[in-house]
Amino acid sequence: MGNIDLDPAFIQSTEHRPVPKVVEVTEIPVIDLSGSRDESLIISEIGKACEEWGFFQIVNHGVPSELCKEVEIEGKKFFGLESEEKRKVKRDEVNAMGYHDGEHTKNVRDWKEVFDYLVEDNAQVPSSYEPDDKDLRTLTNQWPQHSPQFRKTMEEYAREVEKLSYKLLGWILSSLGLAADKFHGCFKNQLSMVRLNYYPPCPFPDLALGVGHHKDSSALTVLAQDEVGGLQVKRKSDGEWIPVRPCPNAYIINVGDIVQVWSNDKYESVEHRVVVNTTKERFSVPFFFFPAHHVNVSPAEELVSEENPAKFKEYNYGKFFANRNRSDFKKRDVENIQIQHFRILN
Ligand SMILES: O=C(O)CCC(=O)C(=O)O
Ligand SMILES: [Fe+2]
Repeated sequence: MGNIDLDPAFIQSTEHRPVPKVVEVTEIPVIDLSGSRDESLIISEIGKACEEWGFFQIVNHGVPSELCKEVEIEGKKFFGLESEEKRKVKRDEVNAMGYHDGEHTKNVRDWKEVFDYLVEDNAQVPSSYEPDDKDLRTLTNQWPQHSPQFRKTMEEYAREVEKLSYKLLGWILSSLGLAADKFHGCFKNQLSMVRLNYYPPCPFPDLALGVGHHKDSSALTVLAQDEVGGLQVKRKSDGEWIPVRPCPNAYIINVGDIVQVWSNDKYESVEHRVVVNTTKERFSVPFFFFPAHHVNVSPAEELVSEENPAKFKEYNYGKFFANRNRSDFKKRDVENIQIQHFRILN
């Protein structure tokens, strides 16, 4: 990376390039989760934010800030290793976890390196996306050997952020009038994972993106970002790209595809992307709250009626996950990995 010529794999099509534009910037809502606040107020603020933005920030969330700092330090140390060292834990056909520097979003290469690990190691996934294939395979974490602290920190972090995710999901479901623990069981043997994202400075910030525009396939995502900035969210009211300003010790939460389906479209999984810059490296850590492979996702029956029929057909999350990680085509079939594929058209 960083050559004078940009590898065409990174070049966004004209319509997706970030253009500097003056828009009236509104901020995504910031919600204070302090235990002293009335829970029903928190629930109604979350509901409003999910409906209006699909995105919000949270403060006083209970994850220790020293632990978050430690994740950043250990993460940056890892990405600073020689390429050869990082490649020892490289993701491949067999192992979908670990280090990767060729991530693509919508067939365009992202200007970043990643390290992925599962919250529940050795999670089972379907071996293929073919509906009739019942075989399962095991996904196993790969840990770099340069420092024992790396694994310890990352595992501790995963447990904390998982706890927070259950709470957030409960509040989101309560805001829809559903039981807070309605989908709790879906996350036993979950496929949830933490991703460390490292975005090096980029000499071509007007042609390439750190992550191209996309929606998350999770139930929800809990994202930590450093002070550099670069995340942009597509504002629902007018489709403008709005920067999410870094806020110290806050998390950015977004509704993922699964909550969109469970809510029968009341809450939308909103598009977002990451722009890069010429001088600063950026570090971010999303936690994707993914259910277990056997979970079938469909709109909550309480939210479906004659006047408001189901907007989605049921889909199996494991097959969806396997399809996302298909290794039998270099360029991913974008259409296949969208929940739109399961939308009921009438
Ligand atoms: O780095 C970020 O701010 C967001 C990354 C992201 O959207 C993703 O990994 O899905
Ligand atoms: Fe994302």
